[in-house]
Amino acid sequence: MATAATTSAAAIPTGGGGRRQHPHPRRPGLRPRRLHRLRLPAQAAAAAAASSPSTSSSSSSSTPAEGGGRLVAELVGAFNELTGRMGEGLATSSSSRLLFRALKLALPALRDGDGGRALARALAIAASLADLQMDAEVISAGILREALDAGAISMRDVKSEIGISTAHLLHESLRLKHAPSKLDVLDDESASALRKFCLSYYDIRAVILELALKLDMMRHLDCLPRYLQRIKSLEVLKIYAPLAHAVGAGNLSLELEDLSFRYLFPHSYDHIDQWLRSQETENKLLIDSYKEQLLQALKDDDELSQIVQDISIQGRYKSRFSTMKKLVKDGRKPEEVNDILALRVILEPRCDGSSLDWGPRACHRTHEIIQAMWKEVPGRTKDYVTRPKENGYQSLHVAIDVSEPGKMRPLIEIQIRTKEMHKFAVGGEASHSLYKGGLTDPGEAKRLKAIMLAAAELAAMRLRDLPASDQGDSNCTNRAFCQLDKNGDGRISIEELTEVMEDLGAGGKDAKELMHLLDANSDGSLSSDEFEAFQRQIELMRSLDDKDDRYRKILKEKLQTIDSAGLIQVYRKQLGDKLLVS
Ligand SMILES: Nc1nc2c(ncn2[C@@H]2O[C@H](COP(=O)(O)OP(=O)(O)OP(=O)(O)O)[C@@H](O)[C@H]2O)c(=O)[nH]1
Ligand SMILES: Nc1ncnc2c1ncn2[C@@H]1O[C@H](COP(=O)(O)OP(=O)(O)OP(=O)(O)O)[C@@H](O)[C@H]1O
Ligand SMILES: [Ca+2]
Ligand SMILES: [Ca+2]
Repeated sequence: MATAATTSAAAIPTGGGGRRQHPHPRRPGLRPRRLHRLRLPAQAAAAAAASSPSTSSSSSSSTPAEGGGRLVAELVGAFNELTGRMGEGLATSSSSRLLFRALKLALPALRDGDGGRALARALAIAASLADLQMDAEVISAGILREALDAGAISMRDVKSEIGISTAHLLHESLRLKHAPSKLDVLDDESASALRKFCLSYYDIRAVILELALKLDMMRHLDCLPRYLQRIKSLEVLKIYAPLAHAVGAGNLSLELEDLSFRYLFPHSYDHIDQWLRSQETENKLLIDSYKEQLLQALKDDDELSQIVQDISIQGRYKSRFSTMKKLVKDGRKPEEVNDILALRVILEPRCDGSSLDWGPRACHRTHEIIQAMWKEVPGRTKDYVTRPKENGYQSLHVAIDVSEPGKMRPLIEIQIRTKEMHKFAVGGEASHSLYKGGLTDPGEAKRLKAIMLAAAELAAMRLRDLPASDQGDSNCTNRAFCQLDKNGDGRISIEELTEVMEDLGAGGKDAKELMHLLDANSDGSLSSDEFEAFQRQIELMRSLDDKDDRYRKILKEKLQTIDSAGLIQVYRKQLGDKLLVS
């Protein structure tokens, strides 16, 4: 029995975490207005966005205001990003409080770790978990795990400051960390046994936390020695990527597979990578364009509109690892991998119950519309709607040829199915995790799903907003503001600001300076408008950073392409020759 299902109501965190509450009346009186005030929040936010180790928090070159502003801006920026990524239902006010506390504990503990990279990594892990729609307990454990590993915080801190549920998840994930070392040889059989063991004996949410940690590790594998890169990659490929598949984290699994493929078989990876990359931009545009055209045509069709109430289309470009597996499976040539470009139409029949075969009719009508629009490839159509596969899988598959005279293109695979059929293909006995994720027993997949749902429900119960909540922020429109406005009077007082800055390791003087910078009307406290102006600056600085990151990646790729085309070598050689001559 997985521990997730046994997590009891006794584990419900009591909230507050022993935080101090200051009684603080609003400060009367106006202070003299200063020049430059409106420019200064940008300085604080800019300092906050600067994540390089050299500009790290308490660097002696930064003014107290920059240092203090940086701390709060870092906290608010990270908090906004995480709550923004969480699903609407998940970002309750109890969740917000939990995340805010976790960030306040992690930020000072991690800021200087690993040359300044530790904090960025903890936040990236938390972001992956938020993207996977994990709840605030799992995300807070993701934020704190790095600090715990580094010894910057203790389990006791987590229990008292954050809550018992987050501590339990961290405890489980630490146990899981050592699971692969139980195996002497990582062959298929023992890897499969270990995966089953993980899914049966550990909290399933801790397994997902571990997967996010593995993804982060794989994204930074370059800094490890070669032999460790290989060991880690093998572990990920055999254990964690299939585990990710089994728990339904498909995209995470694809990225884990591709990264381990790259380190385990660098030459094969390069080969496939170059081939897929050379057509990637063009092909992705092609998928988008065909997706749009098809959606429009389906929506415009009167016959289809009468039987379906909703149509959606997903597009996908095949991953490196999945392509490689297809090539080696039966020795086919790259041009014979027929699902590099793929679309999936999901139809929701109208539910007036008058005709049970509306689902199949909708699929077949969609097929006819596709046949009228594009060239169907003979012999590649499979109608698993009329004749389901033995495992119950239903879907209608066609391939279309979109080549033009003088321009060869890969085929596009189109899968057509109803919402019901899709649910079965994703989570039922024909599930993708059974099809690809290394689980072989349908009962096991069902049990796994039930455990995950039970764990999610328990967490949702712990994190739900109580109607009679005395915290006063359940109707909060600006979540970050409400975390700082502890007494809920609609203003952030100097005492409230001081408290959060002290938690972050800055002093009262920094809080005064920051208040001075942000308090535009000089009434001694921050209104939500004043705070929002600060948040806008933070967002602006963060987006500049993101852009810089994107440009750097593009430039690096371009330079690499030039390099592999030999241009740089030619240039170097010519330069070298010239230098020799002179
Ligand atoms: N979830 C799920 N998906 C399936 C199953 N069978 C097929 N699919 C999906 O359908 C796609 C195409 O399957 P088929 O039409 O049977 O074609 P195939 O012979 O496997 O095609 P190629 O490998 O491209 O030659 C697969 O790549 C999967 O995406 C199944 O049992 N479960
Ligand atoms: N035609 C399609 N349209 C949209 N998504 C698809 C399509 N086919 C597969 N996918 C999805 O793409 C993801 C990656 O699948 P992947 O390409 O690795 O395998 P596959 O195509 O399902 O199987 P195989 O490699 O055996 O053909 C999965 O989530 C899968 O459901
Ligand atoms: Ca207040
Ligand atoms: Ca003010």
